Amino acid sequence: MPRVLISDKLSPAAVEIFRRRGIEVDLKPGLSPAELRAIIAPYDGLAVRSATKVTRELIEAAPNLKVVGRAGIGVDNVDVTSATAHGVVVMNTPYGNAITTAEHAIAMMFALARQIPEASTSTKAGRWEKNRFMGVELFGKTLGLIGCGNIGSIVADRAVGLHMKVVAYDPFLSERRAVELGVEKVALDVLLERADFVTLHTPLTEQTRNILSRENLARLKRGARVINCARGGLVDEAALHDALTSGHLAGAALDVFETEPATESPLFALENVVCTPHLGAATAEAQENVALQVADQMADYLLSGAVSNAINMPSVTAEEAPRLKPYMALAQLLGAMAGQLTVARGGVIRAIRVEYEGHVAELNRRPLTAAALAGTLAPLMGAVNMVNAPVVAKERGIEVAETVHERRGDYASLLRVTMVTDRDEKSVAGTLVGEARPRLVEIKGIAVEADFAPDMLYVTNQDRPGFIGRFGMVLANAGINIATFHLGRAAQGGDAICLVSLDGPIPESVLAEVRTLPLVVQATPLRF
Ligand SMILES: NC(=O)C1=CN([C@@H]2O[C@H](COP(=O)(O)OP(=O)(O)OC[C@H]3O[C@@H](n4cnc5c(N)ncnc54)[C@H](O)[C@@H]3O)[C@@H](O)[C@H]2O)C=CC1
Ligand SMILES: O=C(O)CCC(=O)C(=O)O
Repeated sequence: MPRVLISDKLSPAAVEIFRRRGIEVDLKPGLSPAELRAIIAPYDGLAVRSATKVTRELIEAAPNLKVVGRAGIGVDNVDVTSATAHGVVVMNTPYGNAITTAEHAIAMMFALARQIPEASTSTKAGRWEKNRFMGVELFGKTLGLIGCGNIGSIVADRAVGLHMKVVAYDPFLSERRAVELGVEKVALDVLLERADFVTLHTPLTEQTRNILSRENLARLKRGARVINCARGGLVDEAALHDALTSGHLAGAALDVFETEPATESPLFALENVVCTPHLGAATAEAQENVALQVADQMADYLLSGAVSNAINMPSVTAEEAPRLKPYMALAQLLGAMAGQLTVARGGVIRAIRVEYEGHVAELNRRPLTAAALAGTLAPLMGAVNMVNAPVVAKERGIEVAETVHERRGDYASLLRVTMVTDRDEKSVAGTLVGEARPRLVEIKGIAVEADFAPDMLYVTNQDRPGFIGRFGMVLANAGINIATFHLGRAAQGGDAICLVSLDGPIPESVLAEVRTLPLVVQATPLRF
């Protein structure tokens, strides 16, 4: 039974989902990094919100970890690079809290426009300062959206409903989508010149860090107001402070800060600054949504291999997963065979080709190619799986090619994996028997039919009489039982191959003896 640890405060709905789906779950919010590292080892899954920092150290202390689920959108508290390198899938819940966060941005805009927090404090203090709090209308004002993805689009929709004019800066926003949303796509400079309110809705990346820099804040209209419900670090806080105290900006509303928890900041002293403690996603509805979603996604992955909303792996839907699973096993086995043959031969890997023919070509091929890559690279590089295999191949400069053949051959589905080195090419092909059982059907273009077994021996020889008898005798004299025996040849008297499955690993001394037999070209033990 897979085990999941929930290390942040998640809605109880998550615990219920995990339990209902047959996953053992422990709820331990509030642990220190050291405490978490000390207990993480047995867990297959880790569900977090934003308090837990999923660092390289934590991932290294978690040998069983297969998936990290972030109940939320931003994954900046997860070291995705380390997770990928260790073959751990990282998932988020991209939509569950989007409406709630957009509503918070709109609420912040109203709070700023009408100085609601200050007015409330003053009124509760018994001061009836009717003349102090003169606001501005939102109607007819220009809202500048920096980032127009899920949340930005919802903010745009609500702002259009308020009869605001919305301009958006987002390099990935298409003109068509902008028209659909009723927003005008503009360059950042134009947005800064025109906006009465600016609201940020991008992730924090190298490109977006300090997107509202001192220089860009200075470009804003005098009297403009800034709202940040995305990430601290998008706005230069010191420059914002200066722009507010100089009177250049009329106000700012901040839900997120460069350093969190933000317990002190010069901005807190300013009347025209509204602050909330990273509450963008904090509604009962959003927290229930993200908890349910993350638990279901993690359970799907741990129980069936279905992948949704992964940051570092291609998606596999719950419907696809059962059909893909046996093909993934086939791809991984073919890759493992090609990889082991390549290791035996030596050489520098230049490319890995994965070819698809028949029904399998119509399936979601990205996870299949990833599984084939994992199979090929694992014998060479150790801890490689579907998650990190594409990255490992890229880092090693190995070209990965996927080919789909229109032709229909002898098999309803055929998958071929070829490894190209600076010395030669090694290809193996296989199919599924009964849509479920992986079967090898070709090695180096030579037809040979065999099931995969944990221990196999692959021999290439010259196709002349005498080999089979001598080979059988060497194994028999060593007390080694042959479970299955498969032969193939390119042409009469030409290159021949022999693949046997054994009941256990072949001892080195016996392998050495096989290699010295007349007609034998090469003998390679294989493990699956
Ligand atoms: N305050 C809170 O509690 C919450 C904050 N967030 C933050 O909101 C952010 C946005 O969330 P979503 O809209 O769901 O993400 P999203 O991925 O749907 O949208 C982000 C948009 O930013 C755009 N973008 C990327 N780089 C850009 C650049 N250099 N300049 C301008 N635009 C750029 C992208 O094209 C995309 O359209 C998240 O990354 C997260 O950091 C999300 C949920 C809750
Ligand atoms: O879980 C939270 O409260 C933070 C939400 C958030 O920032 C996100 O989903 O990116």
